[in-house]
Amino acid sequence: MKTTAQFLKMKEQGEKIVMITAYDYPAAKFSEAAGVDMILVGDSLGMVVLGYESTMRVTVEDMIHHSKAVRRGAPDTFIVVDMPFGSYHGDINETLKTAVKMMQETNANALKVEGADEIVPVIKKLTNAGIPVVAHLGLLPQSAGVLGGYKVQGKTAEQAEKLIKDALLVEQAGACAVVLECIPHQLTEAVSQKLTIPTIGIGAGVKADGQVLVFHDLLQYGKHHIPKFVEAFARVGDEVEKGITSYTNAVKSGAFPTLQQSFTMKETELIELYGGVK
Ligand SMILES: Nc1nc(=O)c2c([nH]1)NC[C@@H]1CN(c3ccc(C(=O)N[C@@H](CCC(=O)O)C(=O)O)cc3)CN21
Ligand SMILES: CC(C)C(=O)C(=O)O
Ligand SMILES: [Mg+2]
Repeated sequence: MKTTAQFLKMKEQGEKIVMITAYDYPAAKFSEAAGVDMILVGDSLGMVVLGYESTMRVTVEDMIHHSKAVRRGAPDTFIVVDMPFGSYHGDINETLKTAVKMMQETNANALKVEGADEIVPVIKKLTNAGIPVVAHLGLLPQSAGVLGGYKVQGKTAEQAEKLIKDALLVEQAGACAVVLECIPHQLTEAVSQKLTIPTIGIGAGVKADGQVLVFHDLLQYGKHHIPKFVEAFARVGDEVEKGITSYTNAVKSGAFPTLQQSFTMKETELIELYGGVK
């Protein structure tokens, strides 16, 4: 398993960091086998796995439940778990308690929190308690209601300046990496140059030190809205649809199962059972 020190070194040497989200055992297993550097158990699971229209309804227990499955599937991969909406904005000691519980129950390697400003003390508190923290700037899905939707951030000089300041603040607070979501590629380049810790981009252009995409987006698995910054690296959803339709038709028509997929009793046993009369 890679460490935060190795991620720093990868940045120094210009080696890209690959991150993918995963929410269950098979996805984690596939991701580890493919050699990704980091897995994010994102609260996006609320949308792509649980069918909510936003990440707002995801709970700490949801995150723990899915993260445990991911850890079982990827025992040797660095796992980051999102702290969900509302779980790190109250009393700081309560936040630490929640964070400790998430780390202990999931055996994750780091937690991720969205924002700067009032989140900087959270990053400090968790880091001082020995919990590696990944920061998240730019488009903050947990604040979509306040931002007015899933919109690109940092497009004006003023916003860009604020984001650069925030990035330096979260680094100073002790963050081990920072996710940059939906910002102009030029801003990503500036932030990545200014920071020592790695930047992981999503919809942030090629200049980030690493990239992250949602599992269900890059594999086109599901019927959800796919953001513009996604490339389809496979079309798993089409295969799933074909497979389930074929299965349905085969059962209805009696084509499945055949003798090959059935278990057979020996003739001698049948004779004993029916006394020679069938
Ligand atoms: N499936 C999925 N993929 C994600 O990347 C993702 C989630 N869900 N849920 C949590 C957040 C929300 N994210 C999103 C969701 C939608 C857009 C989106 O539709 N953006 C517009 C651009 C809007 C603009 O031009 O300002 C787009 O068309 O891509 C962006 C990020 C990223 N995260
Ligand atoms: C979009 C990524 C960075 C995320 O936070 C998630 O998947 O929840
Ligand atoms: Mg998230």
